[in-house]
Amino acid sequence: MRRGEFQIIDRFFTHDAFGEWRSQGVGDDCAIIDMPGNRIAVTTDMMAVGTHFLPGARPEDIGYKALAVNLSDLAAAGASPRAFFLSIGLPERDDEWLAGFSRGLMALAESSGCALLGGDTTRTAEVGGTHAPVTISITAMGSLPEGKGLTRAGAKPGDDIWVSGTVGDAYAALKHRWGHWQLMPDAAEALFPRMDRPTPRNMLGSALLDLATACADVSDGLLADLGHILERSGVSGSILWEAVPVSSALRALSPAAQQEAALTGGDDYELVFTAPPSAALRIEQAGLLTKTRLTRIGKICEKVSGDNLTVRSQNGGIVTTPTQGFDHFAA
Ligand SMILES: Nc1ncnc2c1ncn2[C@@H]1O[C@H](COP(=O)(O)OP(=O)(O)O)[C@@H](O)[C@H]1O
Ligand SMILES: Cc1ncc(C[n+]2csc(CCOP(=O)(O)OP(=O)(O)O)c2C)c(N)n1
Ligand SMILES: [Mg+2]
Repeated sequence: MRRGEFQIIDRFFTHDAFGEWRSQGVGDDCAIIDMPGNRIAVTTDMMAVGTHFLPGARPEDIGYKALAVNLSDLAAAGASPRAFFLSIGLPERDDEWLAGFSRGLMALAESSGCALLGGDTTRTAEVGGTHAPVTISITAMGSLPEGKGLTRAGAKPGDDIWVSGTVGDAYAALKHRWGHWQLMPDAAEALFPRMDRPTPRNMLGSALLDLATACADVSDGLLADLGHILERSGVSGSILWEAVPVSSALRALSPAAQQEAALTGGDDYELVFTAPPSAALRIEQAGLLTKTRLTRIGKICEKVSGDNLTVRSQNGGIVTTPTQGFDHFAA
């Protein structure tokens, strides 16, 4: 029987083959993959307990969300999830934690047809009496049809701005857990899964391949990620605050808190995208087909100097927020 590091890999990170991309199995220096299809999209995201997950988070949720945020990046490219690599640094061996992590991870892997084809498992050292927290890096790969793929560039003046689902829920849940905001028990219960188990919008992303001109997933916040689209597309844009879809649980908060959460909170893993008005009907159909709420929230215009994104209110005013969104190294 293998011991130590390799026992962890055998027990928690080796699974029967599934999905369309197959390798020779975990155990060699490289995964060698025979891939049908023409293009691949690749993304990587690193996550640490304390930064991306509360220290008391359930290992099942950590495993699920670690993969979900990567699948969300693939969704933003319109790519279908196929394979991923998992690198994990652990301060100590805790089989109960690992079993929960692996269950949550593999539940989403299997339901999305995204196979774990390799990775790396290390112990994080203790330096000066402190251990680095559990740190996870996932690299995910997806397939795209020949010549296709969504990017943040491509938004054109006259395009509509759309967003999927509702935004701000995960942030409100986090603020409640931090004790900064007080949600009613029912509202809190409704919002926790939005923070712990976000739904990557891969079916929607694929359906948008022939419809959207630019797309991003909302990880840092609606304004920040829409801002990336505007910057990479060389355009400006404006959105109407009252059009931004927020859940009924969020509506119980003050208008300022709703704005902070929905516009700048992040952790939503919804898609924000642009498309010409001529595509609107087909986009609505894509929403129905993929059972995803889609809302038109604004318009793209020619690039203006100064702030390139304006949030207007029905009363004619301009909505301002303290930040545009989450920034790991905000001053
Ligand atoms: N350390 C790095 N080395 C190379 N590229 C990076 C690094 N960090 C971020 N990037 C790239 O910078 C861009 C912006 O990163 P990020 O905002 O994290 O994207 P996302 O929200 O899709 O994860 C992405 O294209 C990402 O691949
Ligand atoms: C303990 C804890 N603090 C803060 C957050 C909120 N949060 C952490 S990272 C992040 C933004 C997205 O993470 P990032 O690493 O920037 O992902 P990327 O944009 O690269 O996909 C948010 C909103 C959280 N989920 N948990
Ligand atoms: Mg990133």
